[in-house]
Amino acid sequence: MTEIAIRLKRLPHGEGLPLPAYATAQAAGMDVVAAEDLTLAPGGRAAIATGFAIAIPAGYEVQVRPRSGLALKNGITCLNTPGTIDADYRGEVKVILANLGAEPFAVKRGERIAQLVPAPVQRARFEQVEELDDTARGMGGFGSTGR
Ligand SMILES: O=c1ccn([C@H]2C[C@H](O)[C@@H](COP(=O)(O)OP(=O)(O)OP(=O)(O)O)O2)c(=O)[nH]1
Ligand SMILES: [Mg+2]
Repeated sequence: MTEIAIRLKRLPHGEGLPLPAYATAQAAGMDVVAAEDLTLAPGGRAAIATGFAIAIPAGYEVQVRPRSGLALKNGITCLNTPGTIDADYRGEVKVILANLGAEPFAVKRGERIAQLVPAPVQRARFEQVEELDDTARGMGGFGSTGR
């Protein structure tokens, strides 16, 4: 298991909050807490402050993913999952939560709302051509192989 260092700048409204952290020895995601109180109405969405900004090393991204417990118990997910934090982004990291449940959901400052997963970035370039090579699948997709 490899580890990279990500520089983190605490913003004034994030003072006193814990850093994103792994909950268990082999956890893949670092739990991140909310820096504000906010209630999400059923069907509602909001960008929740985390109270920090980061500088991810070049060649990496950080994915923002939902927590399964909040999803299953409360219908709370990250609307844009997996959220993408670019290595050159210096603004506040935010978590875009959506409430797909039937009840209002109160986000509390300090509560773990999502998890951050750093990942290497594979970039590509498109090379426009006149013809593509043939394959057995061909144009089949969107359920072409059956249920
Ligand atoms: O869940 C997220 C997703 C994005 N961001 C920040 C970091 C990211 O680098 C930036 C842009 O995100 P993205 O590229 O997904 O959004 P966009 O709509 O394409 O915005 P932009 O035009 O700024 O790239 O917003 C977050 O803080 N949380
Ligand atoms: Mg973008």
